[in-house]
Amino acid sequence: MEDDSLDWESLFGSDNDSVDWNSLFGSNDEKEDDDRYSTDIPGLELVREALDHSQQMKIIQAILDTNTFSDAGRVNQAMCFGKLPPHLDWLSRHIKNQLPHLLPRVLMQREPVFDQAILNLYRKGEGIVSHVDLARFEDGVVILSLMSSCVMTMRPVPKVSPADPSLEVDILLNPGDILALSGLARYEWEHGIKECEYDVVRGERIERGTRISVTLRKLGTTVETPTIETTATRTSI
Ligand SMILES: O=C(O)CCC(=O)C(=O)O
Ligand SMILES: [Fe+2]
Repeated sequence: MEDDSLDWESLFGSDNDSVDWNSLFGSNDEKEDDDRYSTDIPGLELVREALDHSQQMKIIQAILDTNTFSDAGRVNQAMCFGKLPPHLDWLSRHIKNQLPHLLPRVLMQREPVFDQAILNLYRKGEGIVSHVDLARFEDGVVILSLMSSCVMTMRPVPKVSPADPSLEVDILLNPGDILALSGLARYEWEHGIKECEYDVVRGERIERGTRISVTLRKLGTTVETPTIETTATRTSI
């Protein structure tokens, strides 16, 4: 397995943080193994704290440094096509190297595994309409959550209207978690985030804050010229 620690240092500098992330957010070791949000949805994989605090903070810093959500805070979605910027390229390779079973082998062996990224910025209370990602993207959608928790609601693509809410499955996404959707979870289930200021999970109220997510995908066609597009009116794609 390729070691990506050297790349990390050359990208982001050495790892002697002055901030004590453990005292701020609790240590990874203290977290109990939590399978409360495991689901029976085929093709859905959730890796809790796939990135540690330091890695999360450095990705967030790179997103800020590259002015991804510029325009006085109006931009809430940015899309990269083609060669990914260094911090997202690092994330893509990190997933391939450290989480090789996150997606079916045939998808993980693609080269590159991902060539498209969406960054979404959610202010407190915002969400994204329930959707299936567009067919122009191949199978294998991977979502990294940063900064705030939120509940993502999965529901089977409705065969009749209106959709049956009793079939919905709520998944708590915490900062650093990585969610992967492939196969049925990608094509036969919708995913969305309801608009609300807090989520209730097992009777516990979990306040939402500003959240950033990074979604990595692979386009079905080759991208010759890398582009970045931003918008202030998030679409679900
Ligand atoms: O923000 C998220 O966690 C999901 C984003 C998403 O589904 C999309 O951009 O297609
Ligand atoms: Fe999506």
